[in-house]
Amino acid sequence: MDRHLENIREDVFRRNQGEAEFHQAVTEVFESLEPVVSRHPEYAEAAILQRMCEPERQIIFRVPWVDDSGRVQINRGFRVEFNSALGPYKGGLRFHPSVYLGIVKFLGFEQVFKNALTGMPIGGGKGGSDFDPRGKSNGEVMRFCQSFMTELYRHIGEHTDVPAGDIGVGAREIGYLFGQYKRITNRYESGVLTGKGTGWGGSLVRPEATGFGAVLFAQEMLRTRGAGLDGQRVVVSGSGNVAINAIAKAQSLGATVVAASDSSGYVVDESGIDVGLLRTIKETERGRISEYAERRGRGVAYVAGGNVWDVDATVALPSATQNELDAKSAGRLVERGVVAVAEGANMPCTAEATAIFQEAGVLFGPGKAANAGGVATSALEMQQNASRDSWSFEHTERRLGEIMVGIHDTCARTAEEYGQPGNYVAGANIAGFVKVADAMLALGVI
Ligand SMILES: NC(=O)C1=CN([C@@H]2O[C@H](COP(=O)(O)OP(=O)(O)OC[C@H]3O[C@@H](n4cnc5c(N)ncnc54)[C@H](O)[C@@H]3O)[C@@H](O)[C@H]2O)C=CC1
Ligand SMILES: O=C(O)CCC(=O)C(=O)O
Repeated sequence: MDRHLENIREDVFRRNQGEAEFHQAVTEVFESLEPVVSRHPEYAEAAILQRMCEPERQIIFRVPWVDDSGRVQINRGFRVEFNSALGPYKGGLRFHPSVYLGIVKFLGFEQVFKNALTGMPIGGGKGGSDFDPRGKSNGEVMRFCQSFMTELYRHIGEHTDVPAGDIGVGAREIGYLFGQYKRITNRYESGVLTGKGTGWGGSLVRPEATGFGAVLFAQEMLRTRGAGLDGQRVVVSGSGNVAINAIAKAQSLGATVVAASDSSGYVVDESGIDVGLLRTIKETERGRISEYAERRGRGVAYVAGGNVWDVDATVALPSATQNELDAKSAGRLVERGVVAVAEGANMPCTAEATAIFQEAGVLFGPGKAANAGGVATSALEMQQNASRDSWSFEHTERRLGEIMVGIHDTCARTAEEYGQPGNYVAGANIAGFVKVADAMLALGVI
């Protein structure tokens, strides 16, 4: 990293102390940018990078709610509106006990570049709360969502900021959030949230889109080496929205997905994960992955507390959470012959793990490119809401496919143009950066 970039980075660290994940995300982007800033002095003159690292607005608020035993509970809510040069802030809400400002900012920062790569007119933002939905009743989740929206509603809108789901936020939570927004504002403003139920303004394919998209991205990377998903042995981490739909798509393309996990352990099913059973346990019953092994029966192992990356794979799809795949796991996967890694989650590989994959010549698709299918389909949902239309599954899935191929090609072409063929990390960071930077230049110092 050259001195100019290093100085800006140091300043970002100083101004945002204790936010390790945000520092990590900024460092990863800056490491790609040297060739761009030396080719384009106008970006430095307009302080584009400094402005990109400073969110346009950060909102932190109290979320009081009453639990089933009548006790008052307090959580903290966040919405970081990072960059609106390309369109309204867009990005999910995460409900998980680990959520704090540093996590929301890393996610919001990544989202800016990701959304730019989709080619859709959306800026970047992210939000959430340290609320833990695990073990909560339906009524508690509803009351929490209503309280969260009672503050958030004044900051969002279809032309301002459009939240969606992320960890711990799915169609149920989006329903409660939308209901409260509608009630408070007296407006049926469909485009204010995405990930809605398909019966009331949601888009077909949005639930599947992130997982499907990550697999399509992996397929495009494999295609550059004359291969495909067919016959690959795949390991997926997580067993939530992204993981389940990645498993379904990979198997429909001829791969065998042999393992999946949750935060308590992992299962190995050599004959291929039964997606229907996994969906029932995780989505309908909100159960644990250990139940999958119990119900699937003989030949399926459950490893409590284990590391899913101990399972051999030719294709790895980390789809759970940030920094879940470290250098040791990466080294092991390389040793055992992994050929492609596509990040379904946001920043699931540590910086060291990413470097190990890249040095070993493994095809590596970073999250901001590989998991962009979810937010891209959210933008398709906004299009349908704006035109009061609803598209067929086939049409929407075809659009998702075109967008993923487009993102792949943009990353590959940009990496080549900047002298790093095959480096999708550099390609994604540079292409996303240039798109946002040019819009910021055009809009003046704001
Ligand atoms: N839902 C979406 O459309 C998008 C999600 N993402 C990212 O994908 C990742 C997963 O999100 P979702 O599937 O939506 O969330 P989810 O809440 O549906 O599922 C999360 C899953 O990860 C598991 N998990 C959490 N921590 C874990 C750990 N330490 N080890 C193993 N498993 C763990 C949970 O048990 C759960 O199965 C996150 O990084 C999220 O930011 C990225 C783009 C879009
Ligand atoms: O669909 C969206 O707006 C949010 C998706 C998201 O949070 C992500 O891409 O990480």
